Amino acid sequence: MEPGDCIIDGGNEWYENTERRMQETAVEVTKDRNGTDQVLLRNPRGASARVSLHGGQVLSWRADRGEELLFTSSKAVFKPPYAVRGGIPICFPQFGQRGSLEQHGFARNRTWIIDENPPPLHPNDSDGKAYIDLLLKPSEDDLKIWPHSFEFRLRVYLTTDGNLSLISRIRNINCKPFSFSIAYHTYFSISDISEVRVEGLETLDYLDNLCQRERFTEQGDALTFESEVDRVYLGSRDVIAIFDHERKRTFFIRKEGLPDVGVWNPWEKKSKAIADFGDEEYKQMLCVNGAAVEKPITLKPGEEWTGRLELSVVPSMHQSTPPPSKTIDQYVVAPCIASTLASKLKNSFSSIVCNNQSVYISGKSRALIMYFLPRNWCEAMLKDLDDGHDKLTRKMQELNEECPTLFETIVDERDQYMSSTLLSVARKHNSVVAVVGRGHLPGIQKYWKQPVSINELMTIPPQKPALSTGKILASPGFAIAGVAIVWGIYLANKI
Ligand SMILES: O=P(O)(O)OC[C@H]1O[C@H](O)[C@H](O)[C@@H](O)[C@@H]1O
Repeated sequence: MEPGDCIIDGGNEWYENTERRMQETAVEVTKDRNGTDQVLLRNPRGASARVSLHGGQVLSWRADRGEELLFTSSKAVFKPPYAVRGGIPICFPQFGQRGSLEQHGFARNRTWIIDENPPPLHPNDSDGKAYIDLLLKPSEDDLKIWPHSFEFRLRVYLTTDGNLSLISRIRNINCKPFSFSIAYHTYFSISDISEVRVEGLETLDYLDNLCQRERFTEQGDALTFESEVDRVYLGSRDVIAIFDHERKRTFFIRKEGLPDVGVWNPWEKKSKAIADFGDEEYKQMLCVNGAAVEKPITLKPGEEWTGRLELSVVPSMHQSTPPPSKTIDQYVVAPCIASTLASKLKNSFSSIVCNNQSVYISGKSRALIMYFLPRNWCEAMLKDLDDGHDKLTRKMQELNEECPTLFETIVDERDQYMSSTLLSVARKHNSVVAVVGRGHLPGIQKYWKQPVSINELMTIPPQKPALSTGKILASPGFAIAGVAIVWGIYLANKI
């Protein structure tokens, strides 16, 4: 093969392997250098997260391409009892110094245990196998400084999309009420603090820790950074975005039960005063913390509170707000976002990355099809098809007429599968950007309005003797179907 050639592998085998690999490697418990247990979560696409039982602190979150998304200081001290400078320390039952306890409460400095038998959560809170349930209960010493019996259950969960989700359940197992504050003190890794803006906090009131928690109102613009910031924004909406212009990626923070948002960057002078933080590292981090701070949460005896935080990352799009949801009329395709979109939509698509291109194949095939398209040949055919969608549609119709079984297998069934899975993704998320081969658009649009029997679709029927794999490979329609799929790559390259 030559650089630029494509391999496309469409078949049921891919799904079975994915499932098996996911079960085998999703959760692994290891020890760090100090002998502290840590849990590695992996999803089949290569995303991972690492959680230490010290503090229940997430120390790493990597997207499928392996890039680290959380900041950890080069001067971080990985030695209990102190929390590591980076990742996601959990501030509980106090935030900052708003109370009699040590700064940010004790939870981040305690050893958590793995909760082998947690009370069930909603099925949406674990769509794959890559999750771990942790538990913190107060020790005798904790009860002396904070006399409230509680169970703090934390599920850390890496979704099949590679998003990092933290679900906290705090239960009062005492006989009198108590109140607490909580914050997921998330250190995001950024290119440069001067290249970043935060959206979703405009016009909100905030308490400024740099001015004795005086209350101010944020102006209409997105937040940018030119000096030290230490604030708690009050009553924010449930989605906040951090745009990193230089690295061309955007973090989305989705939260439930966490009305406030802490924003912290120590800037130059304060950085020098923090022992476990590099002098210049303030440039590469920004803390944006889903939190409940201003109005502490009160639990009566036996009551439980649940808070959720979900972090996702996408390559930056030009618009600041995600496109409107639950529609397939709009498609956004850009080369830089192709592979990450594959990971965002991986429930709906299998993706194979070849020569830095992502190819999306979905649904079942009646036969395993693997073929190679030499670059010149591919380019010539694409050129031939380049004069418009109509010609592609005509070719697809020809394929349908000449080889209906092949058309059904590699076009129609995939259209049904993509339409149905995209629809289910669209029901769960505010916005969905789908990248699909152009040849699949009419079919997806057709099935969008029709019920698709997904179980039937996923059952492998007996192979039809009329069209063997050999015949498929020899068929004139084969090349056309190949081009229809490669067309998706071509479009992604062109735009
Ligand atoms: O150094 P730490 O205890 O981890 O706290 C780090 C920072 O956390 C929060 O963002 C507080 O608002 C800041 O005032 C504090 O400096």
